[in-house]
Amino acid sequence: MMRLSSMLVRNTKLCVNVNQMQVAAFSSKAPEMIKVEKVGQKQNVALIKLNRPKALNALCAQLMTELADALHTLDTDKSVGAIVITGSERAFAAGADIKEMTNNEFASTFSGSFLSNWTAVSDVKKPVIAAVNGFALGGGNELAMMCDIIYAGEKARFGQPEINIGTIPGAGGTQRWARAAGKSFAMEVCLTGNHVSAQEAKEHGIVSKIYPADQVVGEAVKLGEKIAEQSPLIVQMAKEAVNKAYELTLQEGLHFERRLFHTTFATKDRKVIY
Ligand SMILES: C=C(C)C(=O)SCCNC(=O)CCNC(=O)[C@H](O)C(C)(C)COP(=O)(O)OP(=O)(O)OC[C@H]1O[C@@H](n2cnc3c(N)ncnc32)[C@H](O)[C@@H]1OP(=O)(O)O
Repeated sequence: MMRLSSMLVRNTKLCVNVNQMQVAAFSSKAPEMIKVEKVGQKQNVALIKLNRPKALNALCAQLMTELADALHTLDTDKSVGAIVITGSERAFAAGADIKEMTNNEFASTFSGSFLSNWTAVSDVKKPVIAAVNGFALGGGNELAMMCDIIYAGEKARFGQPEINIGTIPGAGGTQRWARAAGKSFAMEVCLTGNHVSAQEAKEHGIVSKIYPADQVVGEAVKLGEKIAEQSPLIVQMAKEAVNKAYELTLQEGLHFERRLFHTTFATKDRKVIY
């Protein structure tokens, strides 16, 4: 099936109508809805700031295309050891762009595989840390959960409010909540649309640490710096091994881990002596 991203025409700012679905096509060279910079003492952490403040960083096609392009570029940039994604203090992201979805119909959504291009975020091989302040709702919450680690500000609000607009999570919400927080809490989140506080999200394993709002990004960058000090090859293996815990049976996962562990002995990185 043709992916949404492959339908995008690069280096143009035209909006085109494909199978009744509004698809925006934008330049990958000059992002307008995200800001990307290299930060940290060694400039080895990439900081991506979602930057669509008037719409609370709603994840429209342009923003997601720019984000996917940036992640792809950073994933192959050897000077970058970790990536931090953040929003503003008011909103990490308030979800997929509801206005853009207004005229979507079943046929175009289904045949165009709406939202399938969002997997670009979880395809990144380097560690990705979400630094979440404010609203992380719907697709915004799903975007955070696609990242490897979530640091949250004290007033962060997570949730899947899709039920309030007559739909369900479409970018992993039902699956990732259930795997992280268990069936009961996942059901509550997805069936009510209730917001979840940072503290609750931490209790349920979604968030690893909570900081005052103005410290979250700095702490996430420090974490990125610490990871970036490690061997990139071994970090990639460790990330892949942990992610397999979501895909495989315990026996398969243990076998996969053991084999990757054996593989580390074939690397120069393993020969570091302390
Ligand atoms: C993957 C899927 C299917 C999805 O993600 S579906 C979308 C799931 N997300 C949601 O349902 C959240 C929708 N947003 C809200 O509930 C409220 O905006 C919040 C987040 C609670 C914030 O409320 P408030 O602080 O009162 O701010 P509010 O005035 O509503 O929003 C500010 C602006 O952002 C816009 N906005 C907020 N969320 C948006 C979204 N998901 N899509 C498009 N625009 C959005 C909103 O329309 C408003 O724009 P304008 O001033 O032009 O009217």
